[in-house]
Amino acid sequence: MKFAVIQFPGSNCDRDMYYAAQNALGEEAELVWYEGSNLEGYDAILLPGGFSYGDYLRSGAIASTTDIVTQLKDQADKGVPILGVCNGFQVLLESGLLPGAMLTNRDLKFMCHFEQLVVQNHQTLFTSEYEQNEVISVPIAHQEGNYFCDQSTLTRLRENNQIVFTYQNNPNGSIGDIAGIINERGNVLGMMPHPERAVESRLGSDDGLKLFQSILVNWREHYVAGA
Ligand SMILES: NC(=O)CC[C@H](N)C(=O)O
Repeated sequence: MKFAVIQFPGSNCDRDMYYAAQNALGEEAELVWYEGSNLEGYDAILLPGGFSYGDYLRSGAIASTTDIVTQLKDQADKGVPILGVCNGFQVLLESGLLPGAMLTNRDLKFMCHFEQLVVQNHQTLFTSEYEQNEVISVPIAHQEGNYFCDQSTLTRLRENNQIVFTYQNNPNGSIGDIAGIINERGNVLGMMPHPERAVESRLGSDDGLKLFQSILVNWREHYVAGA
């Protein structure tokens, strides 16, 4: 399996994401600079955390206007698995690949600590290795992590089972305690917590590894089996 890890100016979790795929999961990963690159031929695409374009305008806003995100939309339409973590999630929201928006944290402070998450939907290609309602420990590190959407969108997210992770103790004011959502097709996941920073117990938790393992298991089932 070959992962693309997209790098924007200001990304700072690209190496963590690369390590998670290449070293912790043991699959092939490539760092893909946002300019002059082609996203064809990758089996999954990872949008890492960080401060793309310095978070100017809004976190993820400027990155969402780049050509690589136009290509990302094409790959999403083809059903390629796409994971956006923290700044990556913000890019997915700003690009319209996921519904809703990020507001500044309720307490107006950057927060960086482990949070307990509840796996609300273990029937996705990103969460099939987890148990339903499993509680996992994954770090957060953000200023604009307060997920917001209007009531009709929230209703739709709930009805479609698109809420994948919630916070057990909501740290930032996110509506519905939402920590991660998936698109209706089920191939684009955005989440504020950092699973790539929890792939080995020496990091404080290895609960994030099962997310990458889920992507691999589903790729093997749906792509290799169908070859
Ligand atoms: N760790 C991150 O990706 C941070 C995202 C964004 N810069 C924020 O502070 O909200």
